[in-house]
Amino acid sequence: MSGSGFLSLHGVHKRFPLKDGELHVLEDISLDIRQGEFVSIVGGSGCGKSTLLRLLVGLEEASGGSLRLDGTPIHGTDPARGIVFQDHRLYPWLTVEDNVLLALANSPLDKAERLARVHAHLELVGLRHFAKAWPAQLSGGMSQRVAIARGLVNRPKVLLLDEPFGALDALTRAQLQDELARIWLTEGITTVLVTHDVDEAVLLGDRVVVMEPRPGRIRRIIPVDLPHPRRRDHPRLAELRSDILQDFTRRQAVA
Ligand SMILES: Nc1ncnc2c1ncn2[C@@H]1O[C@H](COP(=O)(O)OP(=O)(O)OP(=O)(O)O)[C@@H](O)[C@H]1O
Repeated sequence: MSGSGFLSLHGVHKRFPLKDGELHVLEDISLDIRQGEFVSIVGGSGCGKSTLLRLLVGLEEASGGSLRLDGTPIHGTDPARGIVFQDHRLYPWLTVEDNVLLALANSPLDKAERLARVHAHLELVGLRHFAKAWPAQLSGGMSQRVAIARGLVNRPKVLLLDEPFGALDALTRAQLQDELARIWLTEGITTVLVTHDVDEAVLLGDRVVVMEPRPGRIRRIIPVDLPHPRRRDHPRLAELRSDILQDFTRRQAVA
């Protein structure tokens, strides 16, 4: 496959060893994510969403199957895959600028180019004037913006987001969702978002992957057939949301 940012998962399994056997967390996950696509992953607690993302980041190795980026097997972390977690993980003893700069530690760019890159990405997330601020001076939403800048500063082919707005209040969360949609449209980067929030999943995703637990599998993949940027109050989003939530409710009733 040519191109840049094409993710391909084929027959992926993940088991964790236990004292008396093993925990089968992911079973037979196959999914192609095209270059520039935005895919949301939702599912109940424990169905393996974060594990799947950790496999894509390269923080865990699959027990079976293959994960590839542009045809190259994924093993270990790589600047081609940027990650943003729920907790911003900023170093409190470094300024905003230095926190983002740290992500370029292995970059071939010289110092001036690195700084220019950092400032461009702080601008992208609306924090141009906060380069010299300390993390303690930032709100939760601002800290997550820095984390997004840090996730993008290496110009990765893929951006992986694990509940990035999960700890934010509803208003900040909505603002950051709009920001993420804008950044994704500007950068055209392949994006995978793990979220508990079905509204967020349908608002942002080109497709929503619905997972089910024990072991974690793909239950359904739902295309969101609306152009971007989207209106939050679009009736089609409400329909899709209700369809996905009914699916969860039905499953819980039979579990
Ligand atoms: N390193 C590990 N060792 C053993 N078990 C693990 C490990 N990491 C995850 N698990 C188990 O794998 C299962 C799936 O966890 P995971 O965090 O991927 O689910 P999730 O769908 O992201 O859940 P949540 O929505 O609650 O964050 C859970 O039962 C978890 O306890």
